[in-house]
Amino acid sequence: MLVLAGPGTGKTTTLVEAVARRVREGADPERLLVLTFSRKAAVELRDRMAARLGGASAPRATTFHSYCYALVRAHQDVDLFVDPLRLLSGPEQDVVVRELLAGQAELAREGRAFVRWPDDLRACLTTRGFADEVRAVLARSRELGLGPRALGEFAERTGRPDWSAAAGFLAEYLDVLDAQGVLDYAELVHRAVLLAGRPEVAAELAGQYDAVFVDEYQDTDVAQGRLLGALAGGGRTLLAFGDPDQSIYAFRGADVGGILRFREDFPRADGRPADMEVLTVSRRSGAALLAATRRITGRMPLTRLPARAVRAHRELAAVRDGGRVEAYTYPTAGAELDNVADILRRAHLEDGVPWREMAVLVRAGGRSIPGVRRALTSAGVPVEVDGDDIPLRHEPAVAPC
Ligand SMILES: Nc1ncnc2c1ncn2[C@@H]1O[C@H](COP(=O)(O)OP(=O)(O)OP(=O)(O)O)[C@@H](O)[C@H]1O
Repeated sequence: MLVLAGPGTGKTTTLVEAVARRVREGADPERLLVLTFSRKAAVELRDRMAARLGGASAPRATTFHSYCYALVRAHQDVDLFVDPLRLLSGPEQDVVVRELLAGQAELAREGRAFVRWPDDLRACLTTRGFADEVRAVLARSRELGLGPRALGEFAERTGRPDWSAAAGFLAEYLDVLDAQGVLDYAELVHRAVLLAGRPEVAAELAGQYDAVFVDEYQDTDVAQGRLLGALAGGGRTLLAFGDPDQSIYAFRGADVGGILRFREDFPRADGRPADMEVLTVSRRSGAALLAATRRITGRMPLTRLPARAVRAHRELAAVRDGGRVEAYTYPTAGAELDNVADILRRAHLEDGVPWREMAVLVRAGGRSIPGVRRALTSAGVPVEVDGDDIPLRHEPAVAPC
């Protein structure tokens, strides 16, 4: 079943209650699995299930990556790999990619390059922006299940010499990871999906859980969707919660098509499309705020879900009045930041709003947060930045003085 759940509609509560009901009706908590995306969300789910059910009867709530790690580790060849596999963090992967690209730039200068980047790209091989692009291509390829050869063939068919070079790069990159006994996140899920394709592992996965619950389904990528198919496809009990309007991770491979196709990808045991329910009451936002969001979502097309469900999902009922939305435009980014700081300070000093009840949301964390933090701090507004949102290089603890 797919549950469409807008912000503040009680998604987490519903998920926890659905789990609690199963446990109350006699399900073995060890045969229930709750999957989510971030570690923070997994911890919150674990806490809320433990509070509701008592620690001993709460099922496992884990991230996709953590689940994949356990699976890959459990099937690791013990003779070949004595040490546990190590996962590369994002910044570590960045270093590996940049070192390899720098090495390739040098080989190209010496005329010994075996990865042939197109001429117009060669000059930017050692830039940060290019390394970021290459990392994205590597990750998307693995999420789509493409190895170096398949990526190379695809590049040839589509006439993309840059992707063809990326295929060569992928081969070299994977060799280096193998030699070091490490995996990156995309590779980890890819390996888990490959494992799930083996008949004996597929049988093990299919028999492991009686019910699987997935939070934030709109954030799944193609590889994670495949893994779920192995774990809970074929009409077994799978309850997925999501909101296609909150799909914001396309840049890192999330595929909103996953939630739009869910009912066909995970049909009921009788072959009909999966059931769908909609949570229709927003417990958090006032009516005025919901009216504003409705005007925005009303312009967003969503073609593959039944129109009635989409309407119910986007026209949430409010449990209270109020909420206010104001939009401002400024001539420069600096003027914008000064005014944001001013609005927050006034709210605190003149209206007595506690700092902890204020939030500033930005579009691209890595680029915007350092400037926002500087501007607010120098205006006397205390700032706490969510650790997950700062690239390691901007952490005060590691940034050069
Ligand atoms: N059926 C309900 N009746 C009354 N209150 C509810 C109900 N479901 C949830 N709530 C309350 O609404 C608030 C938001 O619930 P919850 O945290 O489950 O929402 P959510 O949809 O998971 O939020 P998010 O948008 O952050 O994912 C909580 O205070 C919760 O207690």
